[in-house]
Amino acid sequence: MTKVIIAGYAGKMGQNAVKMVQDRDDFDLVAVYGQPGQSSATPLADNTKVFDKLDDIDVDADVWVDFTIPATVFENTKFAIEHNYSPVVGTTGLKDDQITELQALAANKQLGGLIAPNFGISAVLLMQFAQQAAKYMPDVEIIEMHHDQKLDAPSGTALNTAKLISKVRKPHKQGNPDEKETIPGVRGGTYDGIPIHAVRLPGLVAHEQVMFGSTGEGLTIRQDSFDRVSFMSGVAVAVEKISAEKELFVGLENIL
Ligand SMILES: NC(=O)C1=CN([C@@H]2O[C@H](COP(=O)(O)OP(=O)(O)OC[C@H]3O[C@@H](n4cnc5c(N)ncnc54)[C@H](OP(=O)(O)O)[C@@H]3O)[C@@H](O)[C@H]2O)C=CC1
Ligand SMILES: O=C(O)C1=N[C@H](C(=O)O)C[C@H](O)C1
Repeated sequence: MTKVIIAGYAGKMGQNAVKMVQDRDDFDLVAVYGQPGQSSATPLADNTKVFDKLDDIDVDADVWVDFTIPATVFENTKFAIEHNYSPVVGTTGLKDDQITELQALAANKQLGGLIAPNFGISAVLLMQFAQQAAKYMPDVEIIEMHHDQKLDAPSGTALNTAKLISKVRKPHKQGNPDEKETIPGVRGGTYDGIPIHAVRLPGLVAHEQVMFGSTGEGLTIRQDSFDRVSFMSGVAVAVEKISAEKELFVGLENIL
């Protein structure tokens, strides 16, 4: 039986994770963590403890699932590692230096963990395909589209896509060097020269399009998460497998 804590249990992803864990006979939801006064839309089992202060969490558990907010994810993940809970982190917003620090902490304890910018298989494949395409088609722009309640921009997935592309793309300047924005920001933000555009609209869930252009041809790779349930098989695999690992990985593909 894998004993699980879910942080951010009352949120959109947290609620899906609560349901997924409760539906599995081999997972036990021993505790949830959220803001004071919150409650779960999915009724919790009697043995599930509810915490609203990080330092009060004292339960025996194997895995810490985190779907909170960018401002708190580093502190939560550090707490999880220090308490020997294998972190399975979906929350976005961790900086590179924070990830390095968390990886060192986990390595020191030989504790398995996963930070996944996206738990959906369509997004994992999109990132891999985009990385492959960028070797041959270095002119690329990323458009990510999300619901209008999202706190961070660009999305963790778009940023990770740009990082993966940047690892394989030869030093490259794209577009017209004399280009001027007549409306500031109209060409998006850039990561290593790769433009990223973030769209926020009600009705959207999570979507990404990577567009490549070359002389006389183009390639568009797109993925759509129409429902948050699409992330849950990835979270389930991570919860299942992560305790057997000995390091903190970034990217679901590392444990599939
Ligand atoms: N990796 C992946 O596949 C995916 C990742 N995400 C990421 O997961 C995160 C959560 O997304 P989503 O569920 O949509 O967001 P929500 O805003 O719906 O949920 C976040 C939850 O965390 C709670 N929270 C806020 N501060 C704290 C805190 N200090 N301690 C504990 N809980 C806290 C919020 O409470 P309150 O509302 O009261 O502030 C809320 O219940 C985001 O970073 C998002 O980008 C989302 C989808 C997929
Ligand atoms: O906030 C979301 O909704 C999502 N966040 C993650 C991200 O920032 O990439 C994953 C997915 O895009 C949904």
